[in-house]
Parts: sequence; C-alpha cells; structure tokens
Amino acid sequence: MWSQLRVPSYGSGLTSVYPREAEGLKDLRDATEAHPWAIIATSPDGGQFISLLLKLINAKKTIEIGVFTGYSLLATALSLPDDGKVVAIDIDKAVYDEYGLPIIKKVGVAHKISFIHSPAMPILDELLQDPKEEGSFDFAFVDADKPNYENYHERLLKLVKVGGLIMYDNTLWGGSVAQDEALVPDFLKPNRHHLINFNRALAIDPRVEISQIPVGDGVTLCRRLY
Ligand SMILES: C[S@@+](CC[C@H](N)C(=O)[O-])C[C@H]1O[C@@H](n2cnc3c(N)ncnc32)[C@H](O)[C@@H]1O
Ligand SMILES: O=c1cc(-c2ccc(O)cc2)oc2c(O)c(O)ccc12
Repeated sequence: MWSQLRVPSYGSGLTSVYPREAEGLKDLRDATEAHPWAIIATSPDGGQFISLLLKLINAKKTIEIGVFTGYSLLATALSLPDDGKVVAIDIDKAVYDEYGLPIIKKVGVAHKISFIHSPAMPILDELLQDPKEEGSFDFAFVDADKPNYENYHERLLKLVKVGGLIMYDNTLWGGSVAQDEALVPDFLKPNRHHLINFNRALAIDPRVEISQIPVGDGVTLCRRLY
C-alpha cells in the first residue's frame, strides 16, 4: 500500500511536522481523510517544505498545478504576504469547494487564491500569451497528471522568473524509480516510466539547477538559471 511507502512522512511527521502544523492545515488533513483518494494529498512534510521555501525566497506570486482538497494550496497561501497571489489549477473543482475552500475562507487567506477550473496546459499557454505573465512567478508547484510533467516544465520555465523555483512532486514514485521493474508493485507501474523519463530529462536540462529531496513521495526542486 502507498501508505506503507510513505514511512518518512510519518516518521518525521511525529516530531518535526505535526507539532508545528497550522490549525487550518490540520483541520484540512483530518477532513481529507474522509475522501476515498486521501492518499494522493500532499504530505504534511511536503507542505512544511513548501512553506519554508516560500518564506526563504520571499515569494509573492506562485502557481500550483493539482489542488485536490487544497493542502499544498493552503500551505502556500498561509506562507505568502497578505498581498501575495497563488494561481491554482485543477480539473476538479467540486473536491476543492467541498473540502479546502471552507477552511481556506475560515483562516482568512481566500483573497490570495485564484482557483482556475481547467486542465492546466491551456491555462499555461494562455498565461504565456500575456507578456506581463512571462517570468512573473517566484515559485511553481506541480502535483498533477504525471505524463504531462515534461510539458508543464517547458511552460513553467518561461512563466517562472530567472532564479525562481519549480517544485515537482512524486519524483521518487514510492521509490519505484530506483527499483528493478520486476520488484515494482502493480499499482505503481502505470506512471513509473513517466517519472523515470522526467527525472532523466531534468538531470540533463542545462536551464535548471536541481536537487531531488526525499520529502513525502520525493520532490525535485529546479532553479531557473536563464
Ligand atoms: C495528487 S492530487 C494534488 C494534491 C494536492 N497538491 C494536495 O495538496 O493535496 C492531483 C490533482 O491533479 C488534478 N489533475 C489531474 N490532471 C490534471 C490536469 N490535466 N490539469 C489540472 N489538474 C489536473 C487532479 O484532479 C487532482 O486533484
Ligand atoms: O496514486 C497517485 C496518483 C496520482 C495521480 C494520478 C493521476 C493524475 O492525473 C494525478 C495524480 O497522484 C498521486 C500523488 O500525487 C501522490 O502523492 C500519491 C499517490 C498518487
């Protein structure tokens, strides 16, 4: 099961994450447990890492692809200044409206969020039509359909400013990217080769400086170089 593969989240969560988790984030994590796909939510250590990064880089404008119930989105909104903005894109609005939005309103950060109900690709292409949007984002977080990560990367490299960060979730894919195919559990197989190919593409991409970090299901952080 995926939960068994996320031992680092639980291990570090007990001491380093949960005691520091904001009340709204805990409420949202508890509420998300009721959803049948709760396991795909961003992990608490992933949320904590996003919060720290956003504060380190003084992020004001960010973009997120893949919202689900809104855990990473809430972690982001809480970490931006009061006049900060996050553009959040998901093909599923109902789950965000039901789980995340009421808590986001309650903790007073809804004004920082522009939720866009759509597949991400046309929105990224639309943003790129506007010269003001090019190079305007400090940070991007990608946690959606894995086959599109390479397509998102091409667009985000133009939307994020030089020196800005792009963070991709699930780049370890339960550890399976480093496993012999024969040992990989069936439920990890469909997306595994997409993540292996994506990791290979990032490894030789001269436009970014990268680091893969074993937070949650593995995240890869890219800093735009030019
Ligand atoms: C792993 S979940 C995101 C988890 C979220 N970051 C969190 O904090 O819980 C993936 C999300 O990507 C969305 N998604 C899948 N394909 C998409 C696409 N082409 N464009 C935008 N969102 C997409 C799904 O609807 C789902 O909500
Ligand atoms: O098991 C999953 C599946 C996804 C997933 C699959 C298809 C999509 O279009 C989007 C997301 O994402 C996951 C995820 O982000 C995670 O942290 C754990 C498991 C899964």
